[in-house]
Amino acid sequence: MVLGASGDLTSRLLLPALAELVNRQNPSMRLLGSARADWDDDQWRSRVRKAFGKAETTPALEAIIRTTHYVKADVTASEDLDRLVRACSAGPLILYFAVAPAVAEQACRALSRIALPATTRLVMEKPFGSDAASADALNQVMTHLVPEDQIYRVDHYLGLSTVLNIFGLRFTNLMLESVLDSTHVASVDILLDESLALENRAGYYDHAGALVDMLQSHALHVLSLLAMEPPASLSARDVRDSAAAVLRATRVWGNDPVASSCRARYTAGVVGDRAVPGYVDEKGVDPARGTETFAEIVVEVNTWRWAGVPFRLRTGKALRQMDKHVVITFKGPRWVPEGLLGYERPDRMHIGLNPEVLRLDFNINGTGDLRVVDRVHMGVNLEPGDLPPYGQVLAGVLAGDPTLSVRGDQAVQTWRIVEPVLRAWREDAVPLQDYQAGSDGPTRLSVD
Ligand SMILES: O=C1O[C@H](COP(=O)(O)O)[C@@H](O)[C@H](O)[C@H]1O
Repeated sequence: MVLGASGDLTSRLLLPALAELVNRQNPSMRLLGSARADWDDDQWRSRVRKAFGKAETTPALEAIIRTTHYVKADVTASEDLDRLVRACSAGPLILYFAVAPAVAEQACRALSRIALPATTRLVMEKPFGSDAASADALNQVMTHLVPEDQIYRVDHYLGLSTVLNIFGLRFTNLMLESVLDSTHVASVDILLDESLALENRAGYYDHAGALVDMLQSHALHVLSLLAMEPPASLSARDVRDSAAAVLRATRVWGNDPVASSCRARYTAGVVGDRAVPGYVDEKGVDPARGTETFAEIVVEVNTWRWAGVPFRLRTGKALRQMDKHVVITFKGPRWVPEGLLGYERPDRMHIGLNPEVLRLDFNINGTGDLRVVDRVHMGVNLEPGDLPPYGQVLAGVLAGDPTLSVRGDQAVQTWRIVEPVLRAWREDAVPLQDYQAGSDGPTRLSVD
């Protein structure tokens, strides 16, 4: 049951991903859509067909289109929700909240006044809450409805094949396992640069800003996988326990949100061959809000493994090029034979999230030269996953496996980590800088 069936998320991401999932795994399911729009079944079916558009037409997809129904409802009203739930057949009911966070929260409160089938699963999009206290309060409301392992707090990064790769990379290679710690690593950068600008999303983005949109959720998720201790197994409990432990140990570098954060906003410029207006001139933006389109924070992970290693999280819109990757920069060698020159550049590992590449930068001798080293790069292009990221996440929801979704305590911790920065920015303790669209953004923060 998609609540918010008439919205952008449903047609742009959810339904196309569902189509891929159905074509690959053919899960047994029935689809229902609900929203306030005054649609009938035919209108909904043609929306579904259009959204399924890119996927190959198969009998399984045709069956879904033929049997899907639309129910007009106000998802914040208990009577309407009761009617919706009754419209569903036996079997686990999955309520997917494809609505604005505030509406999802009201819907959960309304759900607490009706009887839900015991097997109901709730799927909630990011951002989950607006700070640690509201995320905690929402957790309480939701866990009164269903047990925690039937709640899926999702976003598409959780299903990105390149993000999933971090498990294999970290936990199946002795060569890496033994060097991913503060003895060997100088710094870790998680860089989520976007060339896209606002894309008509002011209604959401102007309230969220870059920090909440990308760092509080996606970047901290990537950090939790990079920094977690090896879980005993890939069970939902073990993986999420390890991720939660890392988040609990993470805080703004030096507990100083002013020195450890940077915010900026793009001005008019050219990205590739596109002229981009300044952020404040984009449709629907309220310049008085002072929303940032670029955010950078440095955090520390205070564990045995990582204490003292800066983790830099950065994202920005309308930058020169889209490049989302992790860089692990290693410390210098313990000893270099006297007379060997040019070794000063540190070894680096790039884990591409998008584009999908993995690259090692290291030093070897220049051709036929005993004394001078050269820089070489060893790389591999990674195959994109079979399923689009949302498809991967949906597969977990349909299978009843919450491993790839965020647990309630993790959601609270991610807010706790960014809250000091949000507070410092609200108080204007950190200046809002400008950067030109199409540039590389402001200069990087340096921390001691
Ligand atoms: O969740 C979001 O992610 C996209 C970036 O996704 P990606 O797969 O292209 O890395 C971002 O543009 C958007 O603002 C944000 O809400």
